[in-house]
Amino acid sequence: MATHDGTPIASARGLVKTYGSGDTAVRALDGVDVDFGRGELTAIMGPSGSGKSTLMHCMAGLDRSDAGTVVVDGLEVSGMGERKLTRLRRDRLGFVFQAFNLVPTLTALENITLPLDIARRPVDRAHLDAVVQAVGLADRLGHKPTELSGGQQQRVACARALVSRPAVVFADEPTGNLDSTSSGEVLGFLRRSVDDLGQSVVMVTHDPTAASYAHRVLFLADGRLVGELTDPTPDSVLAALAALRPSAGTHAAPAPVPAASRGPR
Ligand SMILES: Nc1ncnc2c1ncn2[C@@H]1O[C@H](COP(=O)(O)OP(=O)(O)OP(=O)(O)O)[C@@H](O)[C@H]1O
Repeated sequence: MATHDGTPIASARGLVKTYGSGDTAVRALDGVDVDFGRGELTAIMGPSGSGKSTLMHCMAGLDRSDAGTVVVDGLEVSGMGERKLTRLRRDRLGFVFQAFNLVPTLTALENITLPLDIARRPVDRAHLDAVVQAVGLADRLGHKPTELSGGQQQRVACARALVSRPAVVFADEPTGNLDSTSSGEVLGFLRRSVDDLGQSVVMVTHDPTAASYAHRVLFLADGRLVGELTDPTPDSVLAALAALRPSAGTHAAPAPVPAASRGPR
């Protein structure tokens, strides 16, 4: 059901972001040009401090770049004022963070529909059912977050991000707090949301196995895009990351890695 019509769902051109000033200034993004595919799961990887979260936050209107343009779903995010940004995030974007950020007093179902309730938008029953089925929590919808495992809580958070049919879901280390079994469940769900529901997902991760669930992996180093892989495997991601280590030349692009068969699904 994914629509691969070739138009990116989100793009950045000439993105620059500097934190601080003078001697202590850090150039977190140093001229990034990037396209995120529509109906694709894209992973962003790179060493600690390479600018992954900054890139995601600038793309999602959570932070402002100093220069460059960001376009999401045909809208120029970089020129928006605060009110438009708030509306964009509420109406067009979904978010999943490392901490699940569920409301403890609400049930799983109430957490999932919360963004629609806040926006006073009607719940599309058929889509809600599809998301609940895909997330595999149909028998847990009446449970409160404390009655769910970490993996189940993150699947609720994923469903909450997807239920409003956002143009893009931005996921920042969505499996950072999970064991490998729960990680596999969450990643499998994110991937199915793309393959079966036509969602577009951008995910920051440190984990090569997590990245192998993506259609495409982008590599950042020192605030620059330095390489990419399509149809990654854990091994091909590890090899590309090894090529980014300082001993291999921090500024060099990773050696071309052949696209191999996909990672675990
Ligand atoms: N609010 C801030 N104030 C000052 N410096 C910041 C701020 N946010 C990020 N930085 C710096 O910008 C650079 C990029 O940070 P960013 O968090 O985007 O990297 P990252 O690749 O996501 O790192 P990690 O993998 O450790 O989460 C780092 O050097 C970081 O210290």
